[in-house]
Amino acid sequence: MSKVLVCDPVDQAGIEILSQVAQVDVNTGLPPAELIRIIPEYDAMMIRSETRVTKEIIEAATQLKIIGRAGVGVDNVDVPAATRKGIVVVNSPEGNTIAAAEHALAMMLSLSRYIPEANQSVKNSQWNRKEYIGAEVYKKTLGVVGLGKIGSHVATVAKALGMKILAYDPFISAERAEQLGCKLVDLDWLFREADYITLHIPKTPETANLINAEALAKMKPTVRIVNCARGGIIDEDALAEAVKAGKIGGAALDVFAKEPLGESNLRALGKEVILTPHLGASTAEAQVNVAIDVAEQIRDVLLGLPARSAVNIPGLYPDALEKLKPYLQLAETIGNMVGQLAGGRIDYLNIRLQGDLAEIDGKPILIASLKGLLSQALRERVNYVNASIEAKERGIHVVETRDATMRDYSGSLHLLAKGSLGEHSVTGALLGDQEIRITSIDDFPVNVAPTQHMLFTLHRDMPGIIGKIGSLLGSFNVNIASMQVGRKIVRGDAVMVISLDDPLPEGILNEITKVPGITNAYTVSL
Ligand SMILES: NC(=O)c1ccc[n+]([C@@H]2O[C@H](COP(=O)([O-])OP(=O)(O)OC[C@H]3O[C@@H](n4cnc5c(N)ncnc54)[C@H](O)[C@@H]3O)[C@@H](O)[C@H]2O)c1
Ligand SMILES: O=C(O)CC[C@@H](O)C(=O)O
Repeated sequence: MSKVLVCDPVDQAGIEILSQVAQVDVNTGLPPAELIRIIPEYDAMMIRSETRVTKEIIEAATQLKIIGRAGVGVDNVDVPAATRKGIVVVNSPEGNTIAAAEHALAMMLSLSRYIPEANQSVKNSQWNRKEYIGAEVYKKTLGVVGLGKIGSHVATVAKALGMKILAYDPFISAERAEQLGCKLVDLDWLFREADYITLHIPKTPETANLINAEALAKMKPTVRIVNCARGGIIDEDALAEAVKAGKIGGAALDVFAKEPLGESNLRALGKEVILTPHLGASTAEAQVNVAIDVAEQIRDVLLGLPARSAVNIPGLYPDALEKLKPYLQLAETIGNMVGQLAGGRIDYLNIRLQGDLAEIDGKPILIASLKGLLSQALRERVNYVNASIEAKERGIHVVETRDATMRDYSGSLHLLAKGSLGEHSVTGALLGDQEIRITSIDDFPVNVAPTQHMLFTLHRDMPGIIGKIGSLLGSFNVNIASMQVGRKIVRGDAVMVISLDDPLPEGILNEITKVPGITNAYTVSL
């Protein structure tokens, strides 16, 4: 039975899903050395934001297949190290969107009305109404940095509060911003004009310290800044300095460069600053959502099914994935076949998406083809996560082409590989959207279902040749399940595809190539 290690507190709903397929060990707050010691036992890990899955932990893992992050940000996982090792990293991209957006909005309103400190003062037996004269957000300008899932929801709600919204997001179109009632502007404009700034971007090399002393100097002296995205996007010392010097109006932070927050100048500041301990996703609803979302993906991967929100393989929505699944199997199967026909050392692969397939996102099919191509060499070490990297490292030149006019089947896939056994191609299609059919080998038309053990011959189409091969196989006690010949012209070159009940015993291939008229013979095992 598979084993899953749950390293951070996650909702019971997730544990129950995992328990359907695995032994689940909940062991939170483990020090890194202990994680390194026990990780070889586990097939899957489930984390929130506390556990850091470092390169050292990933390197120590010998059977880990998946790391599930019950939340959005995967910056606490060394994703490149996981990818290199073929470990899928999944997250829950939408499970806590509303929770994080509402926390940002709550922070903005709390900042405006000094609610945390006013509350504390009443609890301390004071009644000081003059101290807490706030500001309205109505008709004020909110600058949203990052107009993704959370930023969009914040913008929509803030619009309903009567705010004017400016947005900065270099990856979003002006039309999308307009649909959300936002004006897309550059960052300097947003810094200059905003009364409130809310951050909803990932932490990347480009966004680290985005709000530094220089940026703060461009802002209104009354501006209030909210960060419920990631620590490290704001230079905390520069921010504390700016608040202290009255250069900005205040700030509300849920996330910090180092968590838990240690010694910090921010702690000494007054009612203008609100600090929460990374609570953006901490609602009952969000915790159930993310736990279920990630546990289901871990369960699926442990059962050999694809994950719907993997961050290191092409992300596909479940319905798209459902539609593509048979094509991924087709791609993997013919990738495997062409890899064996062209020989061990492949240096070129052309992937041609034909007919209806030419209209879709080809990336998953390309990856599945590479996985199949490399599967003889790498066996279970190659998967959807590392297939592209492995192909690149092996110097395989991969070319993707499309031909929408090729309509012999509604959609078909043609792979051509060049390797140590020469150049070979296989075309495959789906029958009734499910069953795989090989429709050509080296451009000779055939119509066969792939089977576990197959023999291919290239030969001269002439009387008696099929009989000779049949007798030869019979003399070695090899049973033929089915056989088909594909040819372009009568008595010209042809290909024979033979499905065998058993693997071809050693040495027979050599005997087959000695039969007059046979130019070459290959075996393929799937
Ligand atoms: N505080 C919490 O508990 C909590 C909870 C959930 C999410 N988050 C964090 O909130 C952030 C946003 O999450 P999301 O789900 O909206 O992500 P998202 O991917 O939907 O949106 C992020 C947006 O940022 C934009 N972006 C990327 N680089 C940018 C740059 N250099 N400048 C401006 N925009 C840039 C992207 O185009 C995208 O639209 C993430 O950092 C996530 O980890 C925090
Ligand atoms: O696990 C958490 O509570 C934080 C989650 C949040 O930071 C996220 O990126 O989804």
